[in-house]
Amino acid sequence: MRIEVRNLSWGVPGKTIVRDVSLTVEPGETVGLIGPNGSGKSSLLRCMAGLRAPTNGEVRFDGVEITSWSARERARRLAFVEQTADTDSDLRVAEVAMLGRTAHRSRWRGPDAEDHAIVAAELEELDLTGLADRPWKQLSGGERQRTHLARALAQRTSGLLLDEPTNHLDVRHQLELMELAGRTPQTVVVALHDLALAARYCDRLVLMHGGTVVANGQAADVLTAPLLREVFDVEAEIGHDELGHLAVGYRSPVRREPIR
Ligand SMILES: Nc1ncnc2c1ncn2[C@@H]1O[C@H](COP(=O)(O)OP(=O)(O)OP(=O)(O)O)[C@@H](O)[C@H]1O
Repeated sequence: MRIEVRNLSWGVPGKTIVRDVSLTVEPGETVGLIGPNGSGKSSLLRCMAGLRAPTNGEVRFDGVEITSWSARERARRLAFVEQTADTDSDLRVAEVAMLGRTAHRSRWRGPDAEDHAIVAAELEELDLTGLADRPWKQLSGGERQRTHLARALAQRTSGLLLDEPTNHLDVRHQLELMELAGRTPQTVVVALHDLALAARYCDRLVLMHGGTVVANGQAADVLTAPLLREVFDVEAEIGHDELGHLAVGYRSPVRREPIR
């Protein structure tokens, strides 16, 4: 799926939060959305998912404006895992993942063998098979995050939006998730705070600052010391680790005037 964002702005009365963003994500591409707290990443993702109506501009999937579909039709094309994804606390892990199949069946039909097979496959992919019957309320933060990812993958969409999907995950699960995001044929947009992880697994990085896109390109072109100083207020050193992956070292925050 090609995702196109054209001149998109969104805000609340008196405040523009996303400002004139244009962005194209090619079919199968994995794009990392990076930027400081409050730069507009989640707001942009919510607009791209059709959960926020832009005040200006539009979002298109494969050339079709997303407002021409119902929420159910959109859910067959695009899955979204929000930063603070929560769920009905009485459900078990496999039942949460099964929610991903909702848009694919009629309201009156229960899950069939194919739905169960898909959910089992995605639980396996997310290392959750042993937790399938565990109640949601007993899960750790990382297990909840992986369960929501399994739900999104069970949706079997051609587009996937992920808002900080690794923030609760241990190192192994972070690497596994990002490898999955990189190798899936799905078109993926993933908001990340870990710049080295973003550089390693994303085909391209989009850097946001103050609600707008300030850089869009290969990791080596986006993660530069001057840009990181300007946008994140840090002195960074960009190099490569022993495995050849781009590495970002931080000296210290740029000095500010002391606060009295
Ligand atoms: N409904 C809203 N009403 C008022 N302000 C909002 C609303 N939604 C978001 N904001 C503000 O818009 C700005 C951008 O928020 P957003 O969550 O998109 O940033 P972000 O880049 O995802 O941040 P983070 O890295 O902290 O998750 C923030 O200052 C936030 O407080």
